[in-house]
Amino acid sequence: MSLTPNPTERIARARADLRMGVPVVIADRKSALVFAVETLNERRWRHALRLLEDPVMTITDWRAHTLRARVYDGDLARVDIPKDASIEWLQSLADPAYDLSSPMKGPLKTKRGGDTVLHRAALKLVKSAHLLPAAIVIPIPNAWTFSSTNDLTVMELDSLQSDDQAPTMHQVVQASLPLEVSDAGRLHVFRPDDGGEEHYAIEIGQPDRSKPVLSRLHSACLTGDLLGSLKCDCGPQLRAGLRHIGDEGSGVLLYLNQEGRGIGLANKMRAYSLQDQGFDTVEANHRLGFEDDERDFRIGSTILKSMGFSSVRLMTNNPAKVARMEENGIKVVDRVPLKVGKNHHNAHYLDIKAKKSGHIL
Ligand SMILES: Nc1nc2c(ncn2[C@@H]2O[C@H](COP(=O)(O)OP(=O)(O)OP(=O)(O)O)[C@@H](O)[C@H]2O)c(=O)[nH]1
Ligand SMILES: [Zn+2]
Repeated sequence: MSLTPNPTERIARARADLRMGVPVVIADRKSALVFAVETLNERRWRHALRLLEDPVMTITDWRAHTLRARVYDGDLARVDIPKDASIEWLQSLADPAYDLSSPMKGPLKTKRGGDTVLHRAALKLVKSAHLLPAAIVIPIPNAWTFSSTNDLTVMELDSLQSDDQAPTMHQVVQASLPLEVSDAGRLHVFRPDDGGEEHYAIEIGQPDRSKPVLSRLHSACLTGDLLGSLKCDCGPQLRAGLRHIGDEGSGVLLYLNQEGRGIGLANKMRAYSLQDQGFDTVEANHRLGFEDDERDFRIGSTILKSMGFSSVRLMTNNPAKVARMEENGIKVVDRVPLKVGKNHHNAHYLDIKAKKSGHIL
């Protein structure tokens, strides 16, 4: 038995490092030092430039299109970093907040040919840390020596590529929680084994495990759920979901910590700032370099299965939630529409979700 972190734990550690501005190492036949652009700091960056050669900045194809940079690598582009590049310049490539104040960033030279596997892994890692999807990737000769000399977290490329299953989770605790909609509430806390965010199941009454359970799969929205934001319909949907379950006497509301459709609150606020400039909810995500939806709905089915359920009546207007549930072993016998909370601030947002993301109005 060893005390050494396993590959999943190394990835969790790498996410925390990147969020603090500490670079990490990805090891393979060729290896790379990886910085998240959003958290670059002067001291480390100058040091890295002295030590190393040929750094590139990797961005997603979405961000590259916005910056009018040529994309030769499918879903990503590798931008050459000029020798005199400042951190401000690098961050202005990553962050659309600077698109209006410093529009002249280019022309950007992007690499073509060669291996992009480390770059793809670096982007995935930075995204999973809820940072802007932009990474500096610098080739290094010997990953294990380099990381131990500099005391950096190192992980094998394979472990980053093979984490495509839904995270496994365990229940930490459950306790009764009387709610306005029902006295018979219970809150269950689930903790993923990969160091990710905890998720919650609010069970009401005593749902029969052998029958389809009335269920709502809800993604966290601090602004809507808690603050009563009128920009979305989340708050009213949360409350209506709970009310329906309370009225029926039993069911489960899953509250998944996937703020901002999985990009985190800071990035959602960046998206809101772009929406203030006239971009819609999907365009804003793309300008930031994200897909329009980065959530993993398999988490919901994993929790339901672990609670002993195998089929649901799912309250949602989003067909993707139904599809992902079914793919991951939960039968959706009925989709129950949840149309509440429309107002003049969110009418356009709901319209775009229907037009571009396939939501059912
Ligand atoms: N990136 C981004 N996320 C948003 C925006 N508005 C709301 N959200 C997030 O969108 C998610 C909405 O979650 P849900 O209401 O569960 O899901 P849904 O896809 O709308 O589907 P149903 O409500 O089930 O019909 C939450 O994570 C919100 O934080 C936005 O403009 N940009
Ligand atoms: Zn919302």
